[in-house]
Amino acid sequence: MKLDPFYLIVDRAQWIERLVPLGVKLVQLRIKERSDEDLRAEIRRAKAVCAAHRCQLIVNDYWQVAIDEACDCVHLGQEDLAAADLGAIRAAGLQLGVSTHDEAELETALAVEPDYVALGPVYPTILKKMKWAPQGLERLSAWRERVGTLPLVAIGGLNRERIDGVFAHGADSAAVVTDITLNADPEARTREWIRKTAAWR
Ligand SMILES: Cc1ncc(COP(=O)(O)OP(=O)(O)O)c(N)n1
Ligand SMILES: Cc1nc(C(=O)O)sc1CCOP(=O)(O)O
Ligand SMILES: [Mg+2]
Repeated sequence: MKLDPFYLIVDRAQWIERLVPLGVKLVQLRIKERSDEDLRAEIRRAKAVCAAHRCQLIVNDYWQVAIDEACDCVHLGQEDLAAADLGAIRAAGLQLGVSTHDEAELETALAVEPDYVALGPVYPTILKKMKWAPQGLERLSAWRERVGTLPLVAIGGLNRERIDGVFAHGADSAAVVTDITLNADPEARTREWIRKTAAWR
């Protein structure tokens, strides 16, 4: 799986409609606590925009809905993975990304032969409470060694000043939420991310 170096993560299709037309090529729809009906409607909207702009859409958590809605890729954390039907995911032809936060989780992730592995939080994040201390860049280099040629995503506390560092330490893609969604000018910051990640595209 080839991942764009700029991996945008958002919590609603409206963000995708707003930012993907600017040139984003990889986006995750990370929706929490919405009804099944809303979730499906959001995925359909996101799919339409992504198809129109040749952007890869990754659905977080909801693998069954992703299958039903004929999506291409899901992202699962370790708890999601434990509850998921991997056979069904593979039979539907979905690609699979898996979160990791420590060695044991990396072993679990590698055992399911994912299409990419994410390591986080590389830096402190304000998006969600994490039970892991920030991993740091050296840990990212260690993960690079461990995953071989498998695409590696860095996530957690990334901002424009931290982009070069994660690529220098082995990441293939840098995932970001709040540096864009909480920015006073999300469009301008998105363009900046596209520009700053161009060297790894
Ligand atoms: C690219 C990427 N990496 C990690 C995560 C986190 O997944 P998870 O641990 O399942 O936590 P939630 O995002 O579901 O709260 C992710 N979503 N994307
Ligand atoms: C959703 C998520 N998962 C993480 C992990 O480490 O698995 S860190 C994270 C939050 C990323 O948001 P921001 O770019 O605003 O820090
Ligand atoms: Mg999850």
